[in-house]
Amino acid sequence: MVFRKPGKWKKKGPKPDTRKDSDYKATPHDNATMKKYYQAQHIMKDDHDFDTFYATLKTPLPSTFRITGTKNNASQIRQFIQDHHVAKMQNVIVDGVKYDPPTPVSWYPHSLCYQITCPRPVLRNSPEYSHFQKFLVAENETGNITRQELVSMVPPLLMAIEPGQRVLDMCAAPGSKTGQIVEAVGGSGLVVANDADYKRSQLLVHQLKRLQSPCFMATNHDAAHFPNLSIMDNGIKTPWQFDRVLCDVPCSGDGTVRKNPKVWNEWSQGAAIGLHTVQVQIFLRGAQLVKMGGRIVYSTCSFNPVENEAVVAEVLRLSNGALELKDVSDQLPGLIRRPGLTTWQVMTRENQFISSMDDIENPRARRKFPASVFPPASDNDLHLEKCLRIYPHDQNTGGFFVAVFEKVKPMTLADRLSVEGGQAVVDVQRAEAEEEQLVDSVTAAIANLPSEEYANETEPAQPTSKDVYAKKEAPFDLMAPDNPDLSEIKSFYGLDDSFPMDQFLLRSGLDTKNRQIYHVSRAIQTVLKSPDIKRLHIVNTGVRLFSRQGSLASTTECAFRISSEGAALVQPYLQKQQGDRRVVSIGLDDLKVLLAHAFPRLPDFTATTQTTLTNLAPGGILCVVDVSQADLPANTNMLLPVWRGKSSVNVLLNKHDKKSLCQRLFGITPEPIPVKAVTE
Ligand SMILES: C[S@@+](CC[C@H](N)C(=O)[O-])C[C@H]1O[C@@H](n2cnc3c(N)ncnc32)[C@H](O)[C@@H]1O
Repeated sequence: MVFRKPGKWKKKGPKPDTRKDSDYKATPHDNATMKKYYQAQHIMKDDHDFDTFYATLKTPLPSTFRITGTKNNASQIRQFIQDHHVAKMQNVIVDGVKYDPPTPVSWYPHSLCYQITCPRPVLRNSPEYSHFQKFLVAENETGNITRQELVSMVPPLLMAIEPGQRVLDMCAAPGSKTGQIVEAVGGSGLVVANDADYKRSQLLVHQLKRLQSPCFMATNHDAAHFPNLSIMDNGIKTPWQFDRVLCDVPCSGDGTVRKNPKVWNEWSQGAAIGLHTVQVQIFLRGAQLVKMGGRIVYSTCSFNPVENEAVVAEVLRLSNGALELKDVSDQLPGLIRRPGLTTWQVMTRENQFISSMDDIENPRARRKFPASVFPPASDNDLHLEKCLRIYPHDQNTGGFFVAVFEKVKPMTLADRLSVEGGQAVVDVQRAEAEEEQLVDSVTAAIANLPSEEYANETEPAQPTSKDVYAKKEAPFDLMAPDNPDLSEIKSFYGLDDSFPMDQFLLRSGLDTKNRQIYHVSRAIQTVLKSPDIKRLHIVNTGVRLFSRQGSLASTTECAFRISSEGAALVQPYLQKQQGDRRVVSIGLDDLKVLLAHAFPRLPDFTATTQTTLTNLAPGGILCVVDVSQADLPANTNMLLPVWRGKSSVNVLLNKHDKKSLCQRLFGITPEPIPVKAVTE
């Protein structure tokens, strides 16, 4: 296992699920208008099917998690779960009832996803399950597993992402799907995760930190107006486009009712009507930004055709043949999906069914009603049945809608340039004006923006101008490759010549004493070098690799230490030159000293490690820990940054992470650091 810096979600990030079963029961589980609306849509085969569907909505959702990481690592973790947990959970009986162990989800690739159907109180009251819960929390923190709602895993899987691809996630917060995308593109790809809500985009950054990817960038734009950029591709100015785009748009969210019972009280048709226009605009902009031949996936967690098939039909119409709705019935075999609707009923906010705009008598109300929510007169060309509807009662999940598209004809200037080839001298402004015109024309064509009342009902709230790029971030400026800090680091740590000196960011002034240096992938570097970079509102990018502690400058040749989140990225460059001079291999005995002792000194370590450490000048080192003997789910070496001081040797983990690792591996709590030692 490569040790990653455990997240601190308990303190700052998304809160753990603290809902009690009693909270769930307290909410009335019915909504007559919602029931009437969906009965009228004929979304089910017959009355019995509808009754099962509706009854399932009233039951709590099972929890699910997926195993992350590289395939090798992931299969080791899966085996560990099977051997150390599932095998011991075959006979869990609580209050006379037998409960199933966690089971792999049949349709999830390589069985790397598990579903837990046993109810919450059992999780607490069964020793086997509570042991397993602790394991899940620890592995979630290290990034080895991710808790995520099962149906939410479907859109990224249907994007069919290949390693190295460039992907735009248009409405990304809190980032569950972005995590899957980052894993799928691997080290050579690019993932831009955008959200219009600044606070939510911070949440996304926090979530993604666990994955420590230098290929990740978070941005803060209204997705409908995501900016055009040109980037230099082999010396040629080229419009920035993506191989894959995900539009997981804001929606009314009634598909989440099993985990979010508030929906029962809050459901109204106004929410869906109010979101339709923004959904069309975001999807259309996403379609513009995908490359020719690229794939775009549109998804919502709503059952409502107004937010689903009506949006798809409108964008297919506006894209004028450029997009093709794909039949993905051969993907994810085993996942039960039902075809998209080809016709549906439209209901007003006053709960009246209408068949055309003419049925709205009040001219003011008519102006505010989006005409494109009505079903197409004929579906012959659209083939809306190729969309996927995922229903809770088919496989004990939440509800989801997904539609997959390919760009088959040019839609924008960028597309035409890519098709026509030649020396592309792009007039970004012209391209943007043309594209904006189409996105803005959506409001004109619909001729009726959602009323303020409708907009106020939507959940999550539509961003205001204040949300979009509310804060000014420290700059994301690339460092010059001959920056003296980088040269100092390279020479002290003995980094080889492949160390990418031109892929670093310094987000503070050069003369700040405590400087942090961040690493970005080649693809992100290309974006940061774009002549139009000022148009992009970046919230976060780069993995912190080195931190300088000014107070140590007089005690060492190099005051930069390797950060725990960057250890795995630095390691390949440390190994190849100068006899691994800042790398020390240690075993579990030495690791225990590092973690449990308040102030480890050289004589505390094993004889071999003592000798190695004695021969090293003070400064940062990277410890490679052989954890094959530890009771861990994956036995790849663990990497830990360490500071070799004049007389002591300290692991560079914060107090919380050090304690959690020490308890996990050795079942003990680290000694508190004596005040005297801190002063020394
Ligand atoms: C359904 S959630 C996305 C969930 C996310 N894809 C995930 O898997 O974790 C919709 C997101 O869209 C954001 N949003 C709303 N309006 C937006 C807009 N105009 N542009 C971009 N993001 C928007 C919301 O802040 C919210 O985070």
